[in-house]
Amino acid sequence: MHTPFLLCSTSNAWSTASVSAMVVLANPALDAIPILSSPKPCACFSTVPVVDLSMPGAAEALVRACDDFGFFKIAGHGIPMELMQKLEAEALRFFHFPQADKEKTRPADPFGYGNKQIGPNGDIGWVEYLLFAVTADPSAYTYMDCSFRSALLDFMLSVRKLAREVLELMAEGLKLEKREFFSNLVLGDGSDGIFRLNHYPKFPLLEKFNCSLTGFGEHTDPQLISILRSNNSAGLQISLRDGSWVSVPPDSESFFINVGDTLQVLTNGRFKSVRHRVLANGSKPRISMIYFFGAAPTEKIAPLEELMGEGERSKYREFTWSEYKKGAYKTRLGDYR
Ligand SMILES: C=C1C[C@]23C[C@@]1(O)CC[C@H]2[C@@]12CC[C@H](O)[C@@](C)(C(=O)O1)[C@H]2[C@@H]3C(=O)O
Ligand SMILES: O=C(O)CCC(=O)C(=O)O
Ligand SMILES: [Fe+2]
Repeated sequence: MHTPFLLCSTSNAWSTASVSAMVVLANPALDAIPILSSPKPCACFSTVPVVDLSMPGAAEALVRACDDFGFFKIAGHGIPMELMQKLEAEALRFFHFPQADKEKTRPADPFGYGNKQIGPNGDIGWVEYLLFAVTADPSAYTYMDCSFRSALLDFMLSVRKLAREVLELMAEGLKLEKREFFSNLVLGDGSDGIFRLNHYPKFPLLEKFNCSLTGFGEHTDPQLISILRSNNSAGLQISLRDGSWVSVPPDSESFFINVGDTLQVLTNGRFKSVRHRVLANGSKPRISMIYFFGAAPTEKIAPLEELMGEGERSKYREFTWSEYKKGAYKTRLGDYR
């Protein structure tokens, strides 16, 4: 199933056709967007597991959350709120530039500014974004002004430290011989980090029609883990093991961790990468910042023997991160890999 763009609740008096007309009139370029009716009302995931890094037992709690949901929230991370707010303010300043100016920066290919088009295969969402390759080469960020760049780099540095802590606790919880195994894999030289700023703008008309838009269609993240921080605007949903969707209450002071496909493979399917999506209700803009931690392109990814029980067979064949990423980027949101 491909990315639905406009989702309307059952109680909506508008027919799909008239809603479609509304969207098409608003923007003829969106003509070909598939429209799905009636997303089921979504329960609130009020029991999202919280791992407090400053508490004893964090390693075990973290592994339990990965087993149960492939998703959890981090508290007690020590990253100052000002750092997050600074980047949020800089990002909003950028996203409020005139459209023509934003488009002049650098079109997403995949890195740069993108608007509504996600990835290379025709997916569309109610989102604009900036996508960055994490690199020590400062020329990668030259289209941003100095204060934006410095807010971005400070934030990324803190999130890298957080990732190290989380990944080492995870290795400890899994009783890996080498506590640094995961952190070395995605924080070492040549590792493939991606950073993303997503802005889901307001769309006040939506409330009137009891509709929501697909901001970012359902998918799993291909990397090892992703670390996400958003403002206090709702929208993120995850899929539970029974296939039901739940809304994650936003929490601008915490970070959320997604288990990605690579970690699923390394644990031979014990941890499952979490399917997630963003539905925008249009009443309040959502802004999110996500760091995706990928291995170096030539790194071989296969189930870790020390995590396999006696007689347990490998569920995945070995591939390099570069091979997997290439394959993943041929898929569309909503596809199963
Ligand atoms: C539709 C797509 C967008 C994506 C590349 C892909 O073909 C499938 C994976 C998508 C994803 C999801 C997580 C990250 O946001 C992302 C940058 C990534 O590494 O994989 C995106 C890709 C993208 O936006 O280019
Ligand atoms: O913006 C969000 O909250 C999540 C976006 C996401 O899943 C992604 O960019 O991969
Ligand atoms: Fe994602």
